[in-house]
Amino acid sequence: MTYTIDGEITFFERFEADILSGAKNITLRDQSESHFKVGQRLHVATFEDNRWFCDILVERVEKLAFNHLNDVHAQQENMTLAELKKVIIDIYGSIDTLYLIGFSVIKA
Ligand SMILES: CC(=O)Nc1ccn([C@@H]2O[C@H](CO)[C@@H](O)[C@H]2O)c(=O)n1
Repeated sequence: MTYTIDGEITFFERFEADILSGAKNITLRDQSESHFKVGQRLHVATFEDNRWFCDILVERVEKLAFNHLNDVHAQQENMTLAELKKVIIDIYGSIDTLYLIGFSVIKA
């Protein structure tokens, strides 16, 4: 089965296993990565060395206030809510507006 790749996204390597197992099926990004659209198929590589590890299908794109993060989001990240908030602050600093990108792995 062939398909068109519509773009690219990177993840920190430490999330690779959770993405490949399906334990992590959302990511939360800032405005600079708010352009993804439902139905796009993306090439996924590690941030550290730009190594391809899967293709994903974008299933959800939603604007989400940091203050509205909840346990459902954390579960979809395979973390506790406290862990998730810390990860986001470590990456982005203080941030009000996030973009939730929900996905499924279509090739690995
Ligand atoms: C590599 C890069 O450019 N940027 C990011 C930004 C975010 N994330 C992950 O999204 C969730 C919430 O932010 C958490 O699981 C993060 O670790 C990531 O893996 N890589």
